[in-house]
Amino acid sequence: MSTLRDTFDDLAAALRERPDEILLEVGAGGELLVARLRLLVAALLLLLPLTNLLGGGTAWETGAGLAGTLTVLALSRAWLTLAQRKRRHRWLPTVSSVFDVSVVTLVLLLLGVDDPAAALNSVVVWCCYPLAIFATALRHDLRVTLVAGGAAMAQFALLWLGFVLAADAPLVSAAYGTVSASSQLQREVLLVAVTLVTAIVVFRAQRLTQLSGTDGLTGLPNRSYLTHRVPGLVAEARIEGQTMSLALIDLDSFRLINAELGHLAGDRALRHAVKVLRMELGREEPMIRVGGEEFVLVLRLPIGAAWERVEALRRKLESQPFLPDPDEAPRRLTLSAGLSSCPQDANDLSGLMKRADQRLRVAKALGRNRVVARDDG
Ligand SMILES: Nc1nc2c(ncn2[C@@H]2O[C@H](COP(=O)(O)OP(=O)(O)OP(=O)(O)O)[C@@H](O)[C@H]2O)c(=O)[nH]1
Repeated sequence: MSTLRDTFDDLAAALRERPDEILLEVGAGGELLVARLRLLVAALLLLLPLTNLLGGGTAWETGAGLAGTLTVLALSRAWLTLAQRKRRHRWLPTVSSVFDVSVVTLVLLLLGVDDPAAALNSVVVWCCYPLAIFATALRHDLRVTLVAGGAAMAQFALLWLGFVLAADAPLVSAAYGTVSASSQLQREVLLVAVTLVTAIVVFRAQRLTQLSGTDGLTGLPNRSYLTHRVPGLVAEARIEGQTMSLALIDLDSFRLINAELGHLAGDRALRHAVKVLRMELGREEPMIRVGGEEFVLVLRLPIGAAWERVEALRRKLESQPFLPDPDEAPRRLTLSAGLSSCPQDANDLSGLMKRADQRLRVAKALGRNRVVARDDG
């Protein structure tokens, strides 16, 4: 049974991990969702100066409230524009989360100008801190949650310190009561608790996302990555006028490996092949397991350079035989691959897959252990 200490150890390990492609993609979708929600909330905030005016507030108060909410609305629109350029800005989730927390602090600060007890004892505005921290869960990144939680704790503590030091008497107000050290500390403790709970929710969601998008045998992204992420990569390349290539790779005569060595050794052979290929690939070259012994490789290269890349992988695998058991003879593994490129062959994933599959069949028909990138073989 895992203990609390194991959970913290797992959290610490997750903090050191670089988020994988699937998590970055899910996080970018979450950022976009938060940006849309933020814009909606900012638009609703415009009602506040109006209700203030109808409730008998002064023109100055209404004007200041209107200026503040219009500024938040404009900034929220800017965040949305940035979030729509999915994953272009790696810093966006962290900075926008700190922005959300800082808006809460700013509103508390404005409340405190007239009545410092309102800034420190207001429940409604303070509750927006936990909301902002909880919204970081949609970014699927532990670091973002911890930074936002830390920012909320630090900013609220500074606010408290600032108002208490500036006052020459205990802070009391008719509407908000007395400011006491214990109630402020309780709020800090609650912020710690919300940050911790959110961090654990993020951690579990990260694990689930990784499991659902990862192939259990090889640890590679699975078909769901192909259907969810690769169309976006193809579209990005098209918009930016770049060429990208897709390789459909199939291990040769794998049925024989299973028949001769057994299914378990076949599994190990598969893992060996993936390990050899992965060692040669960079972070920007995702390899996806799309079927039993079939993989897709996405390369941001024109077809000629992609052919050279996959040809080098083919030679590497051929040169590193699989050792079924220490006392058994090494077994040579080979691959065949068909390549296609965007925009020359097709402009979408299904077109690229179709073309690459046709060329893969040609590679198999020509005797296997080869890479085909053109229709004339
Ligand atoms: N051990 C093991 N075998 C698998 C796995 N997935 C698929 N296979 C086997 O891979 C083999 C694929 O066979 P085929 O697609 O017919 O082709 P092949 O024998 O590889 O021959 P070519 O593709 O024509 O070179 C089948 O025997 C599958 O059972 C797996 O996860 N583990």
